[in-house]
Amino acid sequence: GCQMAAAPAPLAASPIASNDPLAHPAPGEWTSDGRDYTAQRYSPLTQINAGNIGELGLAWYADLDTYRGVEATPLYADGVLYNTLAWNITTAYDARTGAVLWTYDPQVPREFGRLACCEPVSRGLALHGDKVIIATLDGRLIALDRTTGRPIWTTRTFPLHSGYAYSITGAPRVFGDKVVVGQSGGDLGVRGFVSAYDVETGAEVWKFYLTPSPTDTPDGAASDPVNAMMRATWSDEGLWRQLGGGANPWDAIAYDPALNLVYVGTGNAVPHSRYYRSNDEGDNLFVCSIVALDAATGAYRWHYQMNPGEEWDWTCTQSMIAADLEIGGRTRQVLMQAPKNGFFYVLDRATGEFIQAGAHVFQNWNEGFDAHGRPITSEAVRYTEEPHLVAPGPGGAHNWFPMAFSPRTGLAYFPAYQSAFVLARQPGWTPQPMRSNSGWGFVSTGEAAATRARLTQQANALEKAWLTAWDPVANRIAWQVELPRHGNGGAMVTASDIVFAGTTRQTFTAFDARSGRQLWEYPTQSAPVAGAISYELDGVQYIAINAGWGGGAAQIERGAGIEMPRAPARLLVFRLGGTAQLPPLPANASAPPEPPPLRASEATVARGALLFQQTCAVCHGQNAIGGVKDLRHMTAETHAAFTRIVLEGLLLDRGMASFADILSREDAEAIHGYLIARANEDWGR
Ligand SMILES: O=C(O)c1cc(C(=O)O)c2c(n1)C(=O)C(=O)c1cc(C(=O)O)[nH]c1-2
Ligand SMILES: [Ca+2]
Repeated sequence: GCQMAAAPAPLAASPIASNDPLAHPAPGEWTSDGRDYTAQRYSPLTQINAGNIGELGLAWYADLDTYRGVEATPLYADGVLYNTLAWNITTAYDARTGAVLWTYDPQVPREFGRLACCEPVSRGLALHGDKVIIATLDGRLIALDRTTGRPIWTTRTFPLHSGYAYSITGAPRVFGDKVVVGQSGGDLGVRGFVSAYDVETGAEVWKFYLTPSPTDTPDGAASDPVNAMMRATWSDEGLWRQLGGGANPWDAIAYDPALNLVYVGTGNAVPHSRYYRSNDEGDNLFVCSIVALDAATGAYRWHYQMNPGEEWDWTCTQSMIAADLEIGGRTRQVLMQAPKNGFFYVLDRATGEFIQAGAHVFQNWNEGFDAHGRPITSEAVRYTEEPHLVAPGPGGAHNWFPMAFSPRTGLAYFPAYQSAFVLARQPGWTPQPMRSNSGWGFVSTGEAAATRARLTQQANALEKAWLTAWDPVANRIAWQVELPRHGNGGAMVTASDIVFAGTTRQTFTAFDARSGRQLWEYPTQSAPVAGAISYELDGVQYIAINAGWGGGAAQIERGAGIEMPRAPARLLVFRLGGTAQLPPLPANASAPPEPPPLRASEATVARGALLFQQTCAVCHGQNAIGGVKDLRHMTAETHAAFTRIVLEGLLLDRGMASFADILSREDAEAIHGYLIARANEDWGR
C-alpha cells in the first residue's frame, strides 16, 4: 500500500488546542487564511441573507495600483483589514472606512519575478498576537508589528544561490506557536521542503524535505528517518538528483490542533517527465501527496499519494479542509481535497486512510482504486514520443482557487475546470537551468503534427468551467453552475447558506449554497481570483474580496478571448446598503501598434520559437498569445530596445529581469524575430 509505511507513533496531545485564539476566532473575525484551523472558509455570520442580498452594495474600495494578479485572502481582526499584493506589498486598512493605516514594502528583488511560474503573486498572510507574518517571493519570512507595520524579525527560509529555483507564493500559516511555510519552483527545479519557525523569534524549529537527499547523505532534518523510504521510490540515475524532484508545497498547508498534525499538500515532480526524471520508474515519494507531520517535531506520521509517479504538473497543493462527517454509519474525522487531477478526495485525517474519491470532470488517467485506495493509473497517459491526450490539463481540474465547506449544507464549493492537453515526450531533451523544465514537447513534425492538431481540437472541445458543489458523503456532484471560462475565483460560504465567488464574467457573485441558484452579482471590472472573507464590525456584516485578475489561469485565458482588465486591481468591501461606486471603466485600449516588417529567416524564427517556449512562455503566454504582457503588441520603442530589455534588464522594475545568464545576443534576436513573425501573423485580424 502507499499510505502507511510504518505504524504511526501515538499522537501527542496538543498543548495549545484549547486556548489558541486562531483555533476559535470570534464569529466576526477572520484571523487566518481558512478562517480557523478547519480551513473551511465558512463564516458563521448571517446578517446578509437570501432575503436582503439585493441591498448588498459597495461600502468602500481601495485601488491596489497593480495590474498583476491579486490572489491573497485578506485577514480581519479588531477593526483592521490586512492585505498583501504581488511583490508582497502589505497594507493594513481601517476596515470601516478603507483608510490606510500602514503599508510595508519588503523590497523583493525583481529578479525573482523570473522564477515565479505564474506571476510574483502572494496568496496571503498570517496573524498572531501583535504580529502580521508575510512570506516573500525571495524566501524571507517577516513578522511585522500589527500596529505599525515595522519588521520585528526576519528569517531566510531558503539560501540564495542554492542552485535550486526557489521562490514563495503561498501564504505562511501560524499553527499554535509556530509559523509553517513551503515554497515554489517545481516547474523549474527545486527540492521541496516544509519548515516551521518559532512565531516569537523566527528561529527554525524543524525542516522536512519532501524528496530524497540527492547525494544519498543525511540532511540533518526531520525527514532523515524516512529518507530511505522516499529514496526506494526513485531510480538510481535520473535528473531528479540535479533538479531536486519537486514536491514543493506551494499553497495549502493545514493543521489539526487536537491531533497535533500538520498536513502538507505537495506539488508536482520535476522534471515533469518521469522518463527523464527517474528512468520511468517508481512512485517518487512525496510528489503530489498529502504528508502528515508531527507539529512539534516535524516527524513523519502518514502520507497519501494522489498520483504515484506524477508527471503532468498535477499538484496536490490545493485547499485541505477538515470536518467530521457521518460516512458509512460512523463519524469520520476527514480531510478533503480537490487536487489538479480531477478527483475529490476524502481521507481519514488521523491515519491517512483513503475513505473515498470521485471524479468531478472528464479524466482519462484513473482506472479505479485498489483495496488500499492506491489509484490504478492508465498506461495511456504516460509519456511517449507519440502525441496523446491527457485529461485534466496541467492547469488542473481545480487549482489553488480556495475551496470552502459548509457544515450546514455538508457541501464543498470550488471552481472546477474541465480540460485536456496533448502530451508528447521531447526526444533528446536536456534540462534548462532556471527555466521551465517539463520534458514535454510543444512541436511535432510530419504525421505526429497531424495527430497533435486533431487531439488539440479534441482537447479544446472538452473545455468547460463551473462553480461546483461536491457532496463528500455521497461522493458526487450536488450541483454545478456553468461559468464562461477557466480562472473563476475561490469560494467562501456563510451560515446564511450563501456561497460567494469571483467569476470570469468579471463579477463577484452570490449563489444559494443548497441549489446553486444565483442570488446577486456585482460587476468588478476584473475577474476576482482570490478567496473572499466576511467580518463583523459595529454590528454590520462585511464581505471583502480582492478583484485582481492574474496568475496562471490568466496567462492562458488572456489569449483565449478574455478581455484584459482595463481597471487596476482593487480590494472591494461590501455591506447591506453600501453606496460606494467604482469609477467608470477607462475607454477600450486602442488597436495594437503595427509590428515592424519581418526580416529574420525561417530558421531563425523557428529557433526563436523554441527559445521563447523554453524561456518566455511561462509569463508571456503559449505561442506569444496573452500573458502578463502581450508581446505581439510591442510599441516601436519597445522593439528598438528589445535586446537591451532581455539582456540588460532595462525593465527590471516591472519584473522583467535580464536573461543574459541563459540567452546570448543571437538567442535574444531570434526570439525577437519570432515575436515579429507572430505579430505579423496576427496583426489586423
Ligand atoms: O510547481 C510549482 O512550484 C508551482 C508553483 C506555482 C506558484 O507558486 O504559483 C504554481 C504551480 N506550480 C502550478 O502548477 C500552477 O498551476 C499554478 C497556478 C498558479 C497561480 O498562481 O495561478 N500558481 C501555480
Ligand atoms: Ca507546478
